[in-house]
Amino acid sequence: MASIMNHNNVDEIVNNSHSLKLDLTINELLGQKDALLKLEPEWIQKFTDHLKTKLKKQNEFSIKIGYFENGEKIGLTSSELDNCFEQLNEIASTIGANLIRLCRKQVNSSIYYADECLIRKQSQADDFHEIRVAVVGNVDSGKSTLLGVLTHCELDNGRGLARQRLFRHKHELETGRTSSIGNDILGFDSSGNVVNKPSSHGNSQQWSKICEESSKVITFIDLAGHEKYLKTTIFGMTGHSPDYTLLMIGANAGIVGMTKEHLGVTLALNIPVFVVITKIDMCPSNILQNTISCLKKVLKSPRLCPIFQVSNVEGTNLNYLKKFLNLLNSRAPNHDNFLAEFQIDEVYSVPGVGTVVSGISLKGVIKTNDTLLLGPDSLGNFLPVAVKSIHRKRLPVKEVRSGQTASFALKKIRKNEIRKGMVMLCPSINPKSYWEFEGEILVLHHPTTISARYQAMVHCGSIRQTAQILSMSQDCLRTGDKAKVHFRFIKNPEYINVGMKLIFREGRTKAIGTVTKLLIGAAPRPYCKMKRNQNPNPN
Ligand SMILES: Nc1nc2c(ncn2[C@@H]2O[C@H](COP(=O)(O)OP(=O)(O)OP(=O)(O)O)[C@@H](O)[C@H]2O)c(=O)[nH]1
Repeated sequence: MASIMNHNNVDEIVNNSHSLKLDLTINELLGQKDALLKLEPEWIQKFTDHLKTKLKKQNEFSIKIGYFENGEKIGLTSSELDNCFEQLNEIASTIGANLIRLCRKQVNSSIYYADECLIRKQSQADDFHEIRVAVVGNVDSGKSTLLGVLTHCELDNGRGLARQRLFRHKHELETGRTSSIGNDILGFDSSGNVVNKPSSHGNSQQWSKICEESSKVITFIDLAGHEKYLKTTIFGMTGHSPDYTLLMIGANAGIVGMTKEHLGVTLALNIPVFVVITKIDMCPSNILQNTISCLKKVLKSPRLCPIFQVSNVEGTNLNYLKKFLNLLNSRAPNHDNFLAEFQIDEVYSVPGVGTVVSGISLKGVIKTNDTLLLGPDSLGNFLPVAVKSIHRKRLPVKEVRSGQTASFALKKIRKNEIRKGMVMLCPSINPKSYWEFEGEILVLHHPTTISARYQAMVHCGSIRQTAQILSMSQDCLRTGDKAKVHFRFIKNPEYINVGMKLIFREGRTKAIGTVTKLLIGAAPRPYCKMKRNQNPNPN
């Protein structure tokens, strides 16, 4: 069931957040009313020890103050609760954490109250918790505008003022249309306050400063809404590993154009989604209600999906959206103890610095001066490269850990030797590259039938390459069919792993699936330009 979050529904936000799993031991301590009213040194010591242990494992978690086990006298008076909150916050600050009040509840219309709070670790100046949110939705739904409003802290004028700060290309400024993948960041400090400040000089608000002051940084991956940029949008969803998708819908326009397409890709990749309906200031209420009921029909999944209704012009409900964003947590598992694996999604040549690659660290910890294997090249080989320096969101750092995005300046390598989809790996991995693999796929849409020799674009992590179907577990595939398919890349061998999700797409044809088998020993052959439907492997 989809749930609507547009009013004072902080409870729902709190109850549905990924980060908010209550710790039983701490909850037990906080369930002793007499102890809470008179905090004794022994109790404080126990509480501090539990906090320390818990904060070693995670950056934040929730606690409840005023919910007591015996149920006799639930809650504290407002002043008792204030006093208790202050003291617990002081205790948290002695071990480098902050207490953030999420909501205060009145108990049974009595004089008693209870608080739901978050304990968040303060981070070091060069460290912060990173969450990636892909922003999708039809053209003109207000994606760039909302991001401009959130990250630059100034409302829009309804005529494209806020989005001006985000556009990257001259043609985007002229047409008002996003064409490439853009990033913007929203920082929250350890007390849950927004770190970003209004800036008169557009996009130049310093990322490094925001990161330095933040405990949590939300990176918005702003993706194009127009159909002709769908390839780039899918690359953003597969290659940039978003933790969540923000699906934007214009209240007046409703579920139109690419909305369902974007939602389909999100669900195919198993990325949790939340919805923001914009432009409620200019939408008659019957149309808004119609948009919401259509949305509920489309979202008929058993998963809970928060829906916010906002105005970027009047600022309505943006505070709830910010509160929600502040509670999001990364979904990436901690793989710091594995051998390093870094996936490249962009390559630059920076004057005075040299070749720079950006992407996401999937496993391990990478430090400056580490030597990694870069590849595969067109022959499937991996070459050693040394990391000269590392940036996270333009902030110089000494290391990058699993789940984090980063840019590396590399020593002695030219830009044209690197392509998107390559990886940098710890040399002990002894990596192999593959021309062929087997995948299990489900055809979401195809106008006729897919048969062997069909070619389409495979998106898999940051890999984006045409592949041909060599054989399938059935003769032909129609919309809705599932099959085991043997694929072959047509241009380069790639570094792939079993279990990786893939999207196979050409025009309106779309299939999703998973890599199930890497086919070792398939002889790599030089890339020769093939006509469509010409079988490169007649055997
Ligand atoms: N009245 C009103 N106008 C809005 C609101 N949000 C966005 N707009 C306007 O809607 C227009 C389109 O917004 P954009 O942010 O460019 O839309 P987009 O989804 O990023 O479009 P693409 O980049 O082409 O995918 C702009 O003129 C905004 O000023 C809102 O909440 N209320």
